[in-house]
Amino acid sequence: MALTIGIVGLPNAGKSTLFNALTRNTVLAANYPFATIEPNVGVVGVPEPRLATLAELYSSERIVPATVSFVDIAGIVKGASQGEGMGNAFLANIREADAICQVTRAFSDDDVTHVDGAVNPASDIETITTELVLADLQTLERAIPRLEKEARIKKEAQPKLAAWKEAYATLSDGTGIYAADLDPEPLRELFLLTAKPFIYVFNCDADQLADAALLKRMASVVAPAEAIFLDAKFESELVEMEPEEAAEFLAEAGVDEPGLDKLARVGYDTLGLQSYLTAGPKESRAWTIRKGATAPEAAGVIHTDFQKGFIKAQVVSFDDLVEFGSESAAKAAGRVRLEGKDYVMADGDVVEFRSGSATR
Ligand SMILES: Nc1ncnc2c1ncn2[C@@H]1O[C@H](COP(=O)(O)OP(=O)(O)OP(=O)(O)O)[C@@H](O)[C@H]1O
Ligand SMILES: [Mg+2]
Repeated sequence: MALTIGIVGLPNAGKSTLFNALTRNTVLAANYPFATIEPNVGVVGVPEPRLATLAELYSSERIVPATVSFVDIAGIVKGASQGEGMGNAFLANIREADAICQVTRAFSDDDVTHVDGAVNPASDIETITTELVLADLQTLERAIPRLEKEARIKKEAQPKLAAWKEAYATLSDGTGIYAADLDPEPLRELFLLTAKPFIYVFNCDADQLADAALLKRMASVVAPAEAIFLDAKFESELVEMEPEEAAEFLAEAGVDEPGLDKLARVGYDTLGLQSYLTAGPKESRAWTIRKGATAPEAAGVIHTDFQKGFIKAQVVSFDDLVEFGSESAAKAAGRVRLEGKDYVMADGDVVEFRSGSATR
């Protein structure tokens, strides 16, 4: 499952700085608006501390984490739908993303221009949301006449047309599709931006991160969606350091978890995802599945043949494996189970699939 998250926000909000931190990359992040023109795409391993333990237990040659792709695009400004700034055509680069990460500037630094003259997270979020709503309205304005023509000849197209018109009315009121909880199915082919789940990142400075009351106020702006507070500049410096040095640096700053790990975790939660693990002498690996996925569906993430030929899944929980110290000890203690095709996967299951075509 290739998971993709598109990063949006005003120019100079810190999107590329966050992207660099996430992907350990070095795309241009600069203190002037529209530093980014062409999109940047980076693939990131999802932090999964259990993999190192598994690799030790199984003497695995390598560790393969689950991955998420991030797409960093140009900044959106007020009036983008009418061609202001870089316009909004570049939003096409994130139309197929699974989720949108909106980066909002909270940090104050006079050297970094704010396109609207003042730092105001709530108003910035409104600007971006409005521009995404307007972009979706433009998509529907182009699509509805075509479907109307089709629906005149083909009666089966009428329910879809009704759904598209309802989406248009909702967006016209200024509400996004996901926020309005509309049925996404008839809208899927339109790739509407506001139909995607949103994750909000507030790009703060160190003082703000220590101000609990401020963070609470900002979280309330986006609730019930999740808010993540991090200092993108600090995070981008952190990833350059050796692990011990980084841990020291984090402790000094009073931060218990790097913002990036939190972003991956919240991203997974928002999208209703979890991971399961496989382990052997070759590799210890994490795989991404939807919460509630059954064993055959989980097998299908490795290979569609494993899903088709699914027979059984040998499952042991990561915690049991650690408690007993090895798979054979866990087996002797009766903690290794054989599960059938109706088994619903639990987070952290360590699995070996038995299938008609092969075993993994
Ligand atoms: N938390 C922070 N504190 C202070 N400065 C920051 C912080 N995060 C980013 N910056 C600085 O803000 C400036 C803009 O950052 P960046 O280029 O990442 O923005 P952007 O959103 O990608 O902008 P654009 O849309 O123009 O590409 C950079 O100089 C960067 O170093
Ligand atoms: Mg940029």
